[in-house]
Amino acid sequence: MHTIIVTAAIIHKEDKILIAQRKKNVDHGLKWEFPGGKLNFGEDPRVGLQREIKEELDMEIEVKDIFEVVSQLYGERHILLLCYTCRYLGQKPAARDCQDFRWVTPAEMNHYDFTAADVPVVKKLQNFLKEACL
Ligand SMILES: Nc1nc2c([nH]c(=O)n2[C@H]2C[C@H](O)[C@@H](COP(=O)(O)OP(=O)(O)OP(=O)(O)O)O2)c(=O)[nH]1
Repeated sequence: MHTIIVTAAIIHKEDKILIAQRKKNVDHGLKWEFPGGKLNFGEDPRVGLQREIKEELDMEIEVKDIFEVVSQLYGERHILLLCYTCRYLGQKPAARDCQDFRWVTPAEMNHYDFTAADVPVVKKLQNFLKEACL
């Protein structure tokens, strides 16, 4: 048993964030998530995240700061999810290795069925927005 390190991108365009739906026949099939994927052995997390976004959405991004780290047990699997804020560079995403994608506000995320690991990330994004509006 070992820990799988996964990177995920919080890519924002104005007040919206890009979320992706997992393909049907993979683990957590059809759940929504922040796009990204598993880190290769020895890979720098920011470089790995750029690689995953290119593979999944055919898009370039600039990876900025760590936003949240989530430790999640899925049965026998332990995932350490590194979520980074990312700068959108203007390219249109394409659903290369995902079922679908959407640009949504943090409030709209309540209407999507996210993976368990993403629930605290969604909450943190929503709280950020609330504080910014005060
Ligand atoms: N990318 C991503 N994965 C997440 C999130 N939340 C979450 O629980 N996961 C889990 C789902 C998977 O078990 C794992 C990521 O694996 P993956 O299958 O998407 O990674 P990958 O694209 O590198 O896959 P592959 O090369 O093995 O096909 O992390 C999230 O927000 N983004």
